[in-house]
Amino acid sequence: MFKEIKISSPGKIILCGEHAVVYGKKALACSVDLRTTLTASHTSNNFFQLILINLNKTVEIKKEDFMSIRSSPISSEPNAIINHLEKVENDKIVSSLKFFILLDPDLEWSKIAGLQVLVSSEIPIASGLGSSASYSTCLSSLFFVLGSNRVFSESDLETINRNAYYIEKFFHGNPSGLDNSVSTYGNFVVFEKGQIREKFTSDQKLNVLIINSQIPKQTLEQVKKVRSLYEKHTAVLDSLMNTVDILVDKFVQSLKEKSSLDGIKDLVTINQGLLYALQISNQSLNSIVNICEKFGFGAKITGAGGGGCCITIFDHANRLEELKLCLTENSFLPFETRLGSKGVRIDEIN
Ligand SMILES: Nc1ncnc2c1ncn2[C@@H]1O[C@H](COP(=O)(O)OP(=O)(O)OP(=O)(O)O)[C@@H](O)[C@H]1O
Ligand SMILES: C[C@@](O)(CCO)CC(=O)[O-]
Repeated sequence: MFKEIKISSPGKIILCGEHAVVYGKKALACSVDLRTTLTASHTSNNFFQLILINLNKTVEIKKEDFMSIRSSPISSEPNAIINHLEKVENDKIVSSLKFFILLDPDLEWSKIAGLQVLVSSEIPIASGLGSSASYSTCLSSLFFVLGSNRVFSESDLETINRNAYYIEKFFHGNPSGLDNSVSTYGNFVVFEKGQIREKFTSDQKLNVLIINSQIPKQTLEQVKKVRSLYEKHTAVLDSLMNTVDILVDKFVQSLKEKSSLDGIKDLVTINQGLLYALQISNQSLNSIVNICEKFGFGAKITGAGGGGCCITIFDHANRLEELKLCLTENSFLPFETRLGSKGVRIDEIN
């Protein structure tokens, strides 16, 4: 058993395929170089203490309460645990802990006096960059280590990803599973019909500027809005979604073949046109795209739209500082990061 363990996992952006993925088409997402870090250390105070720095929140469960949660007569089938906790527990963070307590009846809590778990993240929360998935993946990894009493390897990632997905259900109801998959495996992930279709890395050194509109994102609302448009104009939207599916293929091909950035920029601009047609843009997001275009960058919404972030991909810094300044002057928050960082990993153990 470790004295202290440090686990980290990345956030994500969707490069292409948001919304269309809800209709069974492909989506391409990628990890970004922003991570959540979880540090767990054994203590002797008989408490399980979870300190969430970004939320300014601490959750404490006494060891004896831990034991009594475990002895409640609930099946250890994950969906049964989720249904039970959704009825009896309002706090999603507490649910995320209780889920693991109930999931693994063999976990030897009696051997653990106390545990302090500190979570801090570079990923802005609720901006569509997968902060909840990254938290869920770190927590799932910690409980994997506690349950198996060993470090995890590549072949354990499937279990870690599956359990992270269950935690995501507390935060998102019925998520696609894309975010936790990117957080677990890192790099580029193509997702289709609820499953990972392909994972790959790219040698192309691409940078991305994420531009936060600072308008809270409204995933559920935007998904509903697209659904009602779809019901009114099904044939048109079917055709649009099929085009997005082809764009994802082109994107994947460009990344694998290290095509020129010009080609990728075209794909980004076409994708944004289609997202605009889905009516998920708004004045602020349009304004971000226009500012980027003014400085020669192609930009698109990433995620659900209606708020949240846009992205622009680049391989050179020409006019980047001017662009950042202009975005900031217009009350947007730009930050640079790299595409395709590693998935969940143990950074330190002793
Ligand atoms: N660093 C963190 N520490 C603890 N909890 C977190 C952290 N980040 C996210 N969460 C949990 O996830 C919730 C935010 O989830 P939300 O879906 O709104 O944002 P997101 O995951 O950034 O967005 P998206 O899933 O669209 O990418 C928070 O309210 C909190 O409960
Ligand atoms: C809009 C959407 O496609 C992406 C939200 O980040 C919704 C989803 O996939 O669940």
